[in-house]
Amino acid sequence: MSSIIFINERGLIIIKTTKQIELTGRRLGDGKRPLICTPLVGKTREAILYETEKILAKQPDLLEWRVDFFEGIADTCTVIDLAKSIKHIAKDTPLIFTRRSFKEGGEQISLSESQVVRLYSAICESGNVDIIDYELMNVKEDVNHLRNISKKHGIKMIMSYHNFNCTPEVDALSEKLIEAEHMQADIAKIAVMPNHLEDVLTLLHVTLDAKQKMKIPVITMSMGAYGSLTRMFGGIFGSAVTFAVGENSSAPGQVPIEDMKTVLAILQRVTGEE
Ligand SMILES: O=C1C[C@@](O)(C(=O)O)C[C@@H](O)[C@@H]1O
Repeated sequence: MSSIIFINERGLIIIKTTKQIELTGRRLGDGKRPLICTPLVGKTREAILYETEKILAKQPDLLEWRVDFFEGIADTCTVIDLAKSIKHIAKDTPLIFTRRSFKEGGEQISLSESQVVRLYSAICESGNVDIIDYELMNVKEDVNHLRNISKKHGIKMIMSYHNFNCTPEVDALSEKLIEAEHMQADIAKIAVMPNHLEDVLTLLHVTLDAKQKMKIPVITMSMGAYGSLTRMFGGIFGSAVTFAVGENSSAPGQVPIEDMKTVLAILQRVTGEE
């Protein structure tokens, strides 16, 4: 699918985001604005279910369970059971399952990487999540294994890259997205830290380029204070999802979902996308 570019009645150039995220049998959103994803970062079952209830009242498009924050992560049955409870509360709001690795800005956990892969496999088999997110930098056999197992169970896969220190050059960032596509990701994601305003432009440039050249949807963002610009405006450049705070933040620069909705509504109005 390619982008459609046209000029609306007010003379504004509209570049439609045509690459929407698709779950099995369901396309998410209308492609006119990025989906809003809110993270769940509670440490206990009670905290996570409370967070889920509170956040759902604010109507996000997606939920991300950051399981690396969960103190019960080492017990696969407990994780599967909790995913089932979250899904029960979330109903039609799709659930992303993410163990963010410590190396890429996540919490320190007690599991070895092979145990993490087994946990992801079990959660795919359970069918209690809609999408998994696994880092591209992991051992290729593990990435491929999870790609195969997720596909087998009708679960979509995000392959991601995070850099909490800096923003690599345009080519290096583009390569990450292309690598994800080559490895058969359903969605490619990058999250990087800007050290200058120019880094924000780098991220947006890479995003627009990917929107025009790649076949799969991409999710991109800069983090921190400057990066929050990309969280609000990244959809115009081609990011399919923006992460916002429902109850608690999972990364620097995330803005509250209420503010995000206001900004996206204004953007839709001024770009003629209503
Ligand atoms: O990868 C991402 C993006 C993110 O790091 C952010 O910057 O919003 C937040 C994480 O929870 C998520 O897994």
